[in-house]
Amino acid sequence: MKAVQLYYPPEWAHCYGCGYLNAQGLRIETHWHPERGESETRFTPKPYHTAIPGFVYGGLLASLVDCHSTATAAAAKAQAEGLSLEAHPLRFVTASLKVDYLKPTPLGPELLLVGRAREVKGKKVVVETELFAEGVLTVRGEAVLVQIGEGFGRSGSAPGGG
Ligand SMILES: CCCCC/C=C\C/C=C\C/C=C\C/C=C\CCCC(=O)SCCNC(=O)CCNC(=O)[C@H](O)C(C)(C)COP(=O)(O)OP(=O)(O)OC[C@H]1O[C@@H](n2cnc3c(N)ncnc32)[C@H](O)[C@@H]1OP(=O)(O)O
Repeated sequence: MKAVQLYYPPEWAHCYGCGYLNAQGLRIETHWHPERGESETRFTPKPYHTAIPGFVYGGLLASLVDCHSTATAAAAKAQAEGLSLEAHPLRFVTASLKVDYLKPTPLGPELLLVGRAREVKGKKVVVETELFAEGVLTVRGEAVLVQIGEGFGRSGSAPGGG
């Protein structure tokens, strides 16, 4: 299954968190499961992604939730509208991001993020994300994502235009 991010056209693929063209970035890959209406991203932090020894830096966790949410929004919107991302590479930016750190997240294991759209309305999608380390829920996120118009970032047009 092709990751949602790999459908982004090159001009939208420089993001530090999820751009496949950012060699220094996290380059997360999000997979959409239409039958469950859920997205999944797996990411293993590096040893230098440290808060205190043994635990993951919260800013990194917020970045993972952020970019996982933008991809979830694109996939959920595509499904809601019956569109294929291949033909319609939707792209969302983050308007609002809330992150609850429920427990310290251990540094070492692979992390699993699971997302679902709570609301798909016009150009706005609200996404909830849960982040698990070894099956334990450690972070919960909620994000409001707004779709950018086609051509955005290509011609310098205004946010939301299109
Ligand atoms: C760096 C991105 C900058 C933003 C866009 C610029 C360029 C885009 C070009 C290419 C993008 C390519 C790749 C993107 C890369 C990375 C993505 C990863 C995630 C990020 O790293 S991204 C960076 C951080 N991000 C920003 O830098 C956003 C700055 N911001 C804005 O550019 C505008 O603010 C925008 C577009 C968000 C909305 O502007 P707008 O005019 O289109 O929106 P509008 O007012 O029509 O609202 C529509 C519905 O969203 C609701 N809504 C709006 N804002 C809300 C808020 N804060 N809280 C709760 N709800 C909110 C309204 O309530 C309404 O909902 P309802 O319909 O229900 O009333």
